[in-house]
Amino acid sequence: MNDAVAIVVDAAGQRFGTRTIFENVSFTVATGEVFVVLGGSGCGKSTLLKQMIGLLPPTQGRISVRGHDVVTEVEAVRRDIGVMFQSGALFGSMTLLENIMLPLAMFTDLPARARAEIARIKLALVGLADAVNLLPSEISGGMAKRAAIARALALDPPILFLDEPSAGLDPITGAGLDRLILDLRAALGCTFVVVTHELQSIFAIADRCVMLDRAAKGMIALGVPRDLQRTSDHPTVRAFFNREAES
Ligand SMILES: Nc1ncnc2c1ncn2[C@@H]1O[C@H](COP(=O)(O)OP(=O)(O)OP(=O)(O)O)[C@@H](O)[C@H]1O
Repeated sequence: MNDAVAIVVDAAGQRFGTRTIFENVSFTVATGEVFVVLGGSGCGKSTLLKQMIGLLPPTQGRISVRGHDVVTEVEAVRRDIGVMFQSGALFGSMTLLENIMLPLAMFTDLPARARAEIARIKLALVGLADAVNLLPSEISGGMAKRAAIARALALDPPILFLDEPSAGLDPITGAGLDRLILDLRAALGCTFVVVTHELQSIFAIADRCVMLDRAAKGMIALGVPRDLQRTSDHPTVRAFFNREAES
């Protein structure tokens, strides 16, 4: 395994029945990188994310995570990743501490006291040290996203996948989450794959990004966001990155 490479997506494609969502999507994600997947509604961002975490076998091509094939070595892949889904739902009847302890109870043999201590550390890492005993109904949307990230971090995965972390949040709260992603990368050295179409967020966090497009049924850009903004010849890419001027 090449330690510098976290994920390889090699000519991945997805069909549902006779309908092609995308094909020939290829990129690598470097270890420690914040890599953003972006594109308009319905272009296949969530589908690609599901492929990368081993939930949906690509109908074409291959994807590997830290050298493990997402189809044939799915258990190894699962051990290396933490995921925050778009819904990010916490269990409503459990405190934040209990929510974060849950994956530790499911996947480790640690005694309850150790599970609680680890859950406390994870909640402190995302800025929720004072909220450990609150229920999900007692916290804000931004806090719920932070708690969902803490839960994804529970088992110390080297790679985190976040599906639209800022969705439904006001811009200031969203910017706080962007800072959290960068702080976590600095503190833990994790690799992040983030699905988002928030332009401010992309410029704030992405080392590189891939842009999918529904009409093209595939990728139309790959690179550093500021470079794509300046140099892309593709009208959809230019239009997307130059929305900034309007906002
Ligand atoms: N299991 C499935 N069976 C059939 N079609 C599906 C399935 N999952 C997704 N699709 C279709 O694939 C396309 C891409 O969906 P996907 O959710 O990946 O898009 P997206 O880029 O994440 O969109 P959004 O930004 O709106 O969340 C959509 O047209 C969707 O209806």
